[in-house]
Amino acid sequence: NPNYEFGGGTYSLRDLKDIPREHLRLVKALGQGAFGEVYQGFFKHRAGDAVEMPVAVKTLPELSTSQAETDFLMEALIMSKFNHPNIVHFIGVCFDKHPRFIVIELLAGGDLKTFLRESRPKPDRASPLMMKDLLSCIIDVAKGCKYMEENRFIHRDIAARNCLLTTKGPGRVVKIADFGMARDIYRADYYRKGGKAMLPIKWMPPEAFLDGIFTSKTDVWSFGVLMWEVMSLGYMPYTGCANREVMQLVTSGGRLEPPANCPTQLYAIMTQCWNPSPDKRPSFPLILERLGYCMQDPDVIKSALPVYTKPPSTE
Ligand SMILES: CN1CCN(c2ccc(C(=O)Nc3n[nH]c4c3C=[N+](C(=O)[C@H](O)c3ccccc3)C4)cc2)CC1
Repeated sequence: NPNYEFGGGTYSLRDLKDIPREHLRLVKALGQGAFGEVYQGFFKHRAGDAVEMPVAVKTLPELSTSQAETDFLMEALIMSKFNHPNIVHFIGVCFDKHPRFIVIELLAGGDLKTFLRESRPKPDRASPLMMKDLLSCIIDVAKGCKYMEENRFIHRDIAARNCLLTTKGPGRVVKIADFGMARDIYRADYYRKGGKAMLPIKWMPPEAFLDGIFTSKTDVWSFGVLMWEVMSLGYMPYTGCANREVMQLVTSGGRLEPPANCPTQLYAIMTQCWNPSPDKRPSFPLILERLGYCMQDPDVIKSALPVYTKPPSTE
């Protein structure tokens, strides 16, 4: 039964809120998680309650190795210690028998990368998003990252694919929702998971993929790539490049180009996040301050998103 250190305390399975299985009702699959399925469901605080809360339920398949069991528990332990509006809220676990469940707040808008790609301008309809929508998504993630930095938690996999939206519509809030990479490192065996091939090289700074050095400045670099993902409306960074080509490019000073119509003030923050020396990268409080200025800057807010351009025939 693994222990988890956070904020000066040590935690284990018995510290997690246990949910009686009869208080849960699974309705439909939401998507394929790294373990098993993620379901949408409902949770009653007491079996007789009329009111039930919509939740997401992560499941661990019955035929899982003990390693997968421990990983699943560790992910729950990690999520359970966070308390921030831009980090997915942990509700509880059903670990009394198989299938094991982790119950999490439901974020009904899906992941940020899919949302961005769905929001691209189409031949018959301009993008429904404005610059302020994109900036708001970026600021939400920065707030979550600032909280993790304050708690000396290194995420190691900040990327649009790992963020979820409360809704696709206006008023959407973006939350950091996947802690699988931090969990694997915590168990100090991500090489078990297939080594370098599994690493998010395109989101990693040189000192991480060359020397395995991870600090909050690693998350700052990844956050810069997430900014690029948002401003490009969900493009894959370094399109067409293989991981080793990206490592070559980045170590020799190459960087992502500014996305179409990206305001210079925003691209400036990205390039500061991609400083080759970690200690010269801004902290998340400073990033948030600069993003705040952008949100107040009419030249940034009023600048239009790209209009539809026919993709090259090769695509
Ligand atoms: C038309 N569209 C189709 C897609 N649709 C969705 C698609 C997926 C979801 C979804 O997975 N929501 C989640 N809420 N809470 C958690 C979720 C996942 N969690 C996890 O822990 C997952 O592992 C996870 C984590 C980060 C990113 C993805 C998945 C916790 C919601 C709506 C909206 C309507």
